[in-house]
Amino acid sequence: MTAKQGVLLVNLGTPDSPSVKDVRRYLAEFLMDGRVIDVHPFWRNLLVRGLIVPFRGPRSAALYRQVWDAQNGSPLLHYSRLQQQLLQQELGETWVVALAMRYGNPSIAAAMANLQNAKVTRIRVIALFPQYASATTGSVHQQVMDLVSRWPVIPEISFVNSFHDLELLIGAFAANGRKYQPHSYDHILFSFHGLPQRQLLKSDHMRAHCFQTTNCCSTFDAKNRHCYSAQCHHTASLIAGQLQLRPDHFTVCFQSRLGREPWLQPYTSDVIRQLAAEGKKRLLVFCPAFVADCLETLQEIGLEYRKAFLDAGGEELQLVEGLNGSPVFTRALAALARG
Ligand SMILES: C=CC1=C(C)c2cc3[nH]c(cc4nc(cc5[nH]c(cc1n2)c(C)c5CCC(=O)O)C(CCC(=O)O)=C4C)c(C)c3C=C
Ligand SMILES: [Fe+2]
Ligand SMILES: [Fe+2]
Repeated sequence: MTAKQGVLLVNLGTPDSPSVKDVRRYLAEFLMDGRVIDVHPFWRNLLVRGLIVPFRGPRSAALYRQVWDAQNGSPLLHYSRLQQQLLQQELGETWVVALAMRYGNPSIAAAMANLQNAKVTRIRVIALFPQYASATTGSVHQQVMDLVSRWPVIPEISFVNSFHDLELLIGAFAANGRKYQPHSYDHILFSFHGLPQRQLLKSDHMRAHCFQTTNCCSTFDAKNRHCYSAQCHHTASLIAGQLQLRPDHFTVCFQSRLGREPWLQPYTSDVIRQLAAEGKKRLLVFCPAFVADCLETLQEIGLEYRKAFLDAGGEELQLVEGLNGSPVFTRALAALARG
C-alpha cells in the first residue's frame, strides 16, 4: 500500500440551515472564539450570548435565507465541497483531501479523524483565507494544533500562513474579472472583509507600522508582511496590475463591520455612496478575501450594496463571482498542497 499525503482545507463555517435556531448556534460558536471577539471571556460571554446572538440571530437568519439554495444549501459549504473534489482530482489518489469548517460542520475534528484513519504520512493545512488574520487563519491553525497534539503519532504537519500574493490566485481573480471587461466600468472596488483596527495593532509585533502614517498599508515590505490590511492592499494591487487598471480607477475598501469600534477603513458602504454622489454609474466589485461565494459576497455586496448604489443614483453594480470551481484556483490549491 502506497503511503498517502493529506491536505486539510478549512473555511470559516456556516450554519446547518437558515433557521434562527441553527444561525444562533453557529454565531455563538463563531463569536465565542477568543481570536474573533478578543476581549476578556466574561465580557465576551455577556456580549455574545446576551446581546449579539439573541438580536443578530433572527436578522442573520433572514439574510441567510436570501442566499440559501434549495438544492445545494449554504453557498460557502457548496463551493468549498466543489473545491475539495476538484483538488482531489487534480492531486490524484496518492493524496487524501479533507474539508472542514472552523465553526459548524463538517468539523475540523471529524476531518482530522478521516486523515488519521487514512494513515496519511504528512498533512498540509490550508486555511482558505488568502490574507492572514488571527481571527481566521490563526484560529484554524490553533485548533488543528490542539487536536493533533493529542494524537499518539504526530505526522509531519505544515501550515500555509497566507497566499495573498500567489501568482495563480491573482491570475484566477484576474481571469474572473476580465470576463466583465473592467475598463468599461466607471470604477472598480476591491472589497475585503474588515477587521477591528485593534486586532491589526495586536499583530504589529514591532509596533512599527500599523496606523503610524497615512496609507501605511499601501506598500508591502518586511515590516508589514503579517499585516492583514497590507496583504489586502497587496492582493488588490497585484490583481489591478494584471488587469492594467490605473490607480485612480480602483479603490480598496472593507465590508462586514460588526459593533461600534473602528474597523479597517474606508468602509465599502461609504465608498459606494461617495462614488454614486460623484456621478459614477457602473461599478465592478471584486471580493478577494473570499475564495468561495458566501453570505458576504452574494448578499452583502450582490444584494444589499447593489440596492444602496442603485438607490443613490447608480445604474449597475456587478459582483465578480468568487473563485468557486475556477480551474486556475484548483491549480493554486495544488501548488499550496505540494508546498
Ligand atoms: C475572509 C476573511 C474573514 C475575516 C477576516 C473575518 C473576520 C470577522 N468576521 C466577523 C463576524 C462575522 N462574519 C460573518 C460571516 C463571514 N465572515 C467570513 C470571513 C471572514 N470573517 C465569511 C466567509 C463569512 C460568511 C459565512 C457564510 O456562511 O456564508 C458573520 C455571520 C453573518 C452575519 O451575521 O453577518 C459574522 C457575525 C468578525 C467579528 C470578524 C473579526 C474579528
Ligand atoms: Fe466574518
Ligand atoms: Fe498595517
